[in-house]
Amino acid sequence: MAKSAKRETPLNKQYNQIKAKYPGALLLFRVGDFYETFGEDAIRASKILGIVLTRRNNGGAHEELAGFPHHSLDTYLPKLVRAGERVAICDQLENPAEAKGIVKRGVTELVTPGVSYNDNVLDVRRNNYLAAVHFGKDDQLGLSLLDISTGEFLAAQGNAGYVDKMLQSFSPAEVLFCKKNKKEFVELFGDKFHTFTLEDWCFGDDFAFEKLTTHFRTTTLKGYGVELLPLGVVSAGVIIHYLLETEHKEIGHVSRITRLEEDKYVWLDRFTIRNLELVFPQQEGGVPLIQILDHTVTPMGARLLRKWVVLPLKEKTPIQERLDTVELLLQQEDLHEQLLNHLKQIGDLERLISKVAVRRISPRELGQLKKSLLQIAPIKELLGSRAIVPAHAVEETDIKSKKSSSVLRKYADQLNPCSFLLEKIEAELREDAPILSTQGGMIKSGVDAELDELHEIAFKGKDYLLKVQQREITNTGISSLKVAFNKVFGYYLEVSNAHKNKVPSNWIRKQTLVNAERYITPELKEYEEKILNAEDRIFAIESRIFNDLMTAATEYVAAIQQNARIVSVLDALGSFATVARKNNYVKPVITEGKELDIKDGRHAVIEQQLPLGESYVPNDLFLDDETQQIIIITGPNMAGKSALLRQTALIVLMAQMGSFVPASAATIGLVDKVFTRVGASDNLSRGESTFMVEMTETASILNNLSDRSLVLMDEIGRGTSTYDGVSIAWAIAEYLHTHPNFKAKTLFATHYHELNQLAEDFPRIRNFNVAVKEVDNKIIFLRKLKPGGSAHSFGIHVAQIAGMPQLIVLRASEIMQHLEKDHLTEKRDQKVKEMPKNNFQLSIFEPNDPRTEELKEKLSLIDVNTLSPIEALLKLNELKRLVE
Ligand SMILES: Nc1ncnc2c1ncn2[C@@H]1O[C@H](COP(=O)(O)OP(=O)(O)OP(=O)(O)O)[C@@H](O)[C@H]1O
Repeated sequence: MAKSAKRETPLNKQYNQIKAKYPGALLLFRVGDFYETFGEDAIRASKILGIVLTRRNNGGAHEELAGFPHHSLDTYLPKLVRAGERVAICDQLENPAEAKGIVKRGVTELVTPGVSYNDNVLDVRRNNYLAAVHFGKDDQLGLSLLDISTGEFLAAQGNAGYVDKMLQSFSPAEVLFCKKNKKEFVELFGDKFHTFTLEDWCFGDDFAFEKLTTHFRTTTLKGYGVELLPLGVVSAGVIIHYLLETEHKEIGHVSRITRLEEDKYVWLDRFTIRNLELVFPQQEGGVPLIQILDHTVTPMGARLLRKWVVLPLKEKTPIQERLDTVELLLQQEDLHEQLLNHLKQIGDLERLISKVAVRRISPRELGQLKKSLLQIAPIKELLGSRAIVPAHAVEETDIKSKKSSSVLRKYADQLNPCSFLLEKIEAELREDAPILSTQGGMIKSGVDAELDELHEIAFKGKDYLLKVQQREITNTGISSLKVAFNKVFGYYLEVSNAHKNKVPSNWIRKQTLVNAERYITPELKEYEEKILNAEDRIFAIESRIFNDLMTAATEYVAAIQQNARIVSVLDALGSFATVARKNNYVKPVITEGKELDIKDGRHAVIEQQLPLGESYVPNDLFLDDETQQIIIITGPNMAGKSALLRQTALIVLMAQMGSFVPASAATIGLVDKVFTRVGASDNLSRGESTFMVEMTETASILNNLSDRSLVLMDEIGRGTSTYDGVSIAWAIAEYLHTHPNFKAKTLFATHYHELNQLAEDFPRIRNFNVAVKEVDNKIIFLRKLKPGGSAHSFGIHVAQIAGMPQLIVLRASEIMQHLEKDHLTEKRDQKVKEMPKNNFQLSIFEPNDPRTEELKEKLSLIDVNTLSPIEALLKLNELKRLVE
């Protein structure tokens, strides 16, 4: 309400006070049955929600106003939050009927994009993270992530690259950081996030320690393994502070904080996450890997799988454990099927139990919790029974399944059927329990003697009223007489005007309508009181029993969270088994060695997208650190070089996620880092200063190598002129080969066939090409990787395919050959000057033809030194069109 209001009413005053407490938030102010918004808030709300904006006179000033009925909150709130609004919900804190003076109001929740329990805001298959970033000293940053809807709370610490990767992997819905770091944040992480800034004092060590220890009710954080992450701890403290500030005080389900261990997961630089399209497609309509791998049937499973995909493991044991279980499910199809049948009936256990912890679960949801929990015991039994390995298990396959069975036993052991809670809910909660806990109809009969008695009274009372109606119809002869109820008069007798004269004198007239009159009698009032009293008591008793049920469930928060974790793991592994069966994947052999040996590898995504009738051409690929560390792959555009690079990385990563892989066999020596660089023109659309970016990023790869790195270089250097490009690519390949400490396995796709020379000079560099066949001057793509380099000017081939006039193709070949003759000398300027005279007949113009001038001007503007072959071709084409 306008601050300029001259005569501030008590309601104005209350509104302004509350509004001032939540700067930047859109205030939904409960007035009667409506949530109202005023002024700027009203303008924004009406735009986002498409609701009517009205104006009213407020103490002499005009003010905008927009509102919606309170029961539509669940429909409108998500729309506001998704539009990036922070929404403060201000409720009436007392019953208006009992209020002395103005009704007490206060903000009961501040819903922000990153902090929400609302099912309409949340995506069931994705986590909704709130992140906090703390900028420390020495280029180190702290990061913490919380999904309040599931209770998952993580802390991490690292350099900007690491935090960027984590922000990309977890894609939080909202990011908090310190006001003073605004510029830095945007520079490092972009401006795509919904962000909120806090004051400097929230980012102190002591402040965080105090917030966290108070929340966890501990005196130290040692038990959580986060003591080595002081910056991560600061950001975690900021998150707890923010929750309290946004009125989220019931957060008991956030029961621990976990260290996101940098050294547990494969390091993927941000280009790799993007370029391999693990969870997001690069272009709209594209298919990310997750879409192929995700056949999960529970929300928890879907959320976990997403994490597994961006966080592949690098230790053998846990990977092997996942792979063995997938194998077991694949081999024992009936077990897999039975497991799936149970899993499918489990709802969002994780979010349901969080709602119990914050006491926001509805009666209907408690029923859903019960239904989900009912599946736990049978799953436990199923896994337990399969875990018993027959005594005659001596064959190798049996030994294998013995290993897996012990894994199943481990899962079975960790499941808690929560029988006591189940029995209690089963005994007390009605199957058709309603959504609201304020309406009654939640509790079964037989639970509480008084409740049953009251039900009886209420029921009988209503029955009695019907009898009164019948009796009075007979007594008065008014056939249309009826007993009805409204909030103002309670129960009454209604008589239409036609029968007014038949009304007995002892009835008391209460209301006159157009066609009828309404009366009450002492007898009606007596029953009314009985019924209403009974109903009030019923609601009170039902609420008490429901609350007790909720409290009983609270005791099981930890056990149910554990169940949810195991269920999500089983679901994710089951999903791997489903994909493996469906797409014919094979179990990879994971080794501590340095070999990467893939037989008939395929690209998991592209193979699913080929037009009907076409099949993906599989390829073998071998890399190690002794004989074949670097492969230079040449081949024309569209040959399939990028696909090969990506499929290799995908196979490695899928294996390390614990998934089977698209190949006929694969031995994967564990990889700990995957780097990708794609030549600048491939991501031109992002509008980055291409070549510079390309070079700084390449430099950062080279500075972060390890012995187990897998490096993908796709047309590196093509953002500059051919000569620079070749030289840079050459130098990079050489560096990777001769690095004193690390023999990073590298795939190098390039147009520059000059790089084939490297194989002659360096023992661990090998040339391969993606074969094409020329038939009748047309290129047929064979998609087969063959040993040896290729010596074509590929750009010119593509120009040919694209339908470029033959004359230009020939001329381009001529220029190319000339340039190639001596391309690595320092005399390149000289060479360009010595370019053989071209044979276009410029003299076709008349001396004064204006096109001669235009042609001259265009030619003089060309900087031959920086022209790539393709650009040269395009230029030539343009000039030729002018001539024609
Ligand atoms: N092994 C394969 N089997 C079938 N189709 C393939 C195969 N490899 C690639 N393709 C198809 O060919 C298309 C082009 O492949 P890709 O982008 O890898 O070529 P490229 O050599 O990297 O080309 P450029 O140099 O233009 O980037 C892919 O989109 C895919 O549809």
